[in-house]
Amino acid sequence: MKITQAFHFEAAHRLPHVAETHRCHRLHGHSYRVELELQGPVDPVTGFVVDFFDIEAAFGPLLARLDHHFLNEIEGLENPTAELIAIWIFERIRGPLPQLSCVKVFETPDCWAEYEGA
Ligand SMILES: Nc1nc2c(c(=O)[nH]1)N=C([C@H](O)[C@H](O)COP(=O)(O)OP(=O)(O)OP(=O)(O)O)CN2
Ligand SMILES: [Zn+2]
Repeated sequence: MKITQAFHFEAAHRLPHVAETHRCHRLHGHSYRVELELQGPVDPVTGFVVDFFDIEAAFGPLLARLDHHFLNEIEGLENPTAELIAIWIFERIRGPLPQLSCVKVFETPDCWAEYEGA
């Protein structure tokens, strides 16, 4: 069984490794959406794979590090592309949520990166 919980954060960033003529080289912001997908058996008593409240509690501290921050200043996010944000989240949330199977990071409703741990 797969379950997914979505979160949102607002943040500024710039992409330092694209050409100066690329518009994303300049400081700008996004309303990001993050989806955490977890996979595992359904507990026969609770009926849960993992309680959504527990996912929220586990992701809360990371979300606080991202929300209303300048992503480039966060250690490990010096080049904050959607791809690298997805990896950054996956590597930090897999410990507290071992059933994690995929992290999706949406920069816009039409553009996202997804990471399954490899
Ligand atoms: N593979 C990737 N490509 C791009 C990334 C990325 O993370 N991975 N990021 C960007 C910029 O962050 C850029 O800001 C993307 O957002 P935006 O300019 O808003 O893109 P839109 O197509 O939605 O812009 P419109 O103004 O709506 O046309 C670029 N590439
Ligand atoms: Zn951007």
